[in-house]
Amino acid sequence: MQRWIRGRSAASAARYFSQDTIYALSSAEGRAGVAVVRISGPMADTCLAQMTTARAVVRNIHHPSTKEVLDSAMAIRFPQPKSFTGEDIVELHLHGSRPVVTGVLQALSTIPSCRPAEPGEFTERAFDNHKMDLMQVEGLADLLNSETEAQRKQALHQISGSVGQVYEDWRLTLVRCMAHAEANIDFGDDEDDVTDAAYDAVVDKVRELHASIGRHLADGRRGEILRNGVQVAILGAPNAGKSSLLNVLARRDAAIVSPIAGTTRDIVQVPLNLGGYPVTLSDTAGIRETDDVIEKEGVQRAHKCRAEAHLKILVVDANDTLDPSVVDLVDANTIVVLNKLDLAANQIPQLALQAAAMCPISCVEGTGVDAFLQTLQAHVKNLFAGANDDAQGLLITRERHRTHLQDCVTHLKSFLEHPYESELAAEDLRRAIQSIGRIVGRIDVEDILDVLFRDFCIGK
Ligand SMILES: Nc1nc2c(ncn2[C@@H]2O[C@H](COP(=O)(O)OP(=O)(O)OP(=O)(O)O)[C@@H](O)[C@H]2O)c(=O)[nH]1
Ligand SMILES: [K+]
Ligand SMILES: [Mg+2]
Repeated sequence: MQRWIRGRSAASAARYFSQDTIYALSSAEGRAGVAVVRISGPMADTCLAQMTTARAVVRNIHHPSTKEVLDSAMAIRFPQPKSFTGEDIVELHLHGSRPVVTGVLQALSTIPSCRPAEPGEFTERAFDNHKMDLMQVEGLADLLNSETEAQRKQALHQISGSVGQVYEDWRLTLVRCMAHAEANIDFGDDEDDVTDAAYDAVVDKVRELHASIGRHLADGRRGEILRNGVQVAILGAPNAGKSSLLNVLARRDAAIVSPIAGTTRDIVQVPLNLGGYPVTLSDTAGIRETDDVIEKEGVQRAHKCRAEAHLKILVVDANDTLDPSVVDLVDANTIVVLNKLDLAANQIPQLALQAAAMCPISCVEGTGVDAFLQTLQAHVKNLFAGANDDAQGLLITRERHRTHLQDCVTHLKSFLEHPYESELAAEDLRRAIQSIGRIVGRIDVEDILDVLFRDFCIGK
């Protein structure tokens, strides 16, 4: 298949036919124990033959024309079609020094029709050769960006193809249903055909699928939250110790702490890994009535942050009387932290709040911090409870998937409103099929890939 490589200007595009053999450093830049140079394409084996002599796995790599020895390396062949890209692949495991890698890459550039790979181009070839569907490519992007264990697990699950398989099964079911609906258009002039039992079964099938996808959508957005991180807002009255708490959890002076009420105005964010789950902590301005325009803006931002948070921490000075406006902030997703325990005269005040938990601590002395962290971690984990309830552990990881699934449900609903009006019914199913096809990348795939590969590094 000759196809322009995406994003190329017309002038330079001629060099970028996909029958080129591409190469790149696939391991991290810079000094390392081993550097892996990956070569993919029809010339991969030729490259190896031109740059080595011996048959052994470990061999000298030399320049194809000058014959200068560049390194002693391990060479591994992955013949097509079972390789990552579906093409012949050769991997050279070199000594990880910059001059070695540069020398080998330069030597490869002298072999005809070999050129450096573009970012994500190996993956792009894997996609083109049907080695991966769009969801798997997205999963790989997620894996490369993952920062915690739970994110890695979710990404690997998507790469495994099992999620895409469920969508593909749904799509094929709908394709079969549509074939029935279309048969009704062609032959369904007399009443008997239209209402035959086989078609009733099709309608039942669509009703079933409509319910399944609806259940799938009601996942509390757990997959998306895991991918993007759990948003935790630290809220409270001025001087309660919100910034102090942020700093204790971050183990660094991320936010300014001072005895002046109204110190924090901007949202200060710190990423945390809590038991494998990604969390973003947001410190906010102390909530109070104020005439200071800047502080007012800070308070507004605090309210916005609270509205967007998945979990909230309300910091209360254990020695203050509770402000009613602060009490209003507490709900079942709020953990109340009673701070400045070191100043409280030996007794923890009992607050009648409908909070998820109550944790007495002292940010200055560090007492109660570990217990609070455990409570917070348990509540974060709880957000994902039941994530593996359904057989496939199927979670929606991107807004894009959700939008197309919602479209699909809309078309199925429309179908179910007039299943026996053949033409309308067939059209509804056709649209439902298209919506699912968009998720796995059967249509409109180029734009999505363009955006995705922008996040990939060269060599992947
Ligand atoms: N004794 C004692 N003082 C504390 C404790 N935590 C915070 N403080 C002090 O309380 C004051 C206010 O702390 P901050 O962390 O700035 O409070 P804040 O809630 O972020 O305040 P604003 O940003 O102004 O809303 C500072 O002087 C802190 O040193 C504590 O556990 N014990
Ligand atoms: K303060
Ligand atoms: Mg503060």
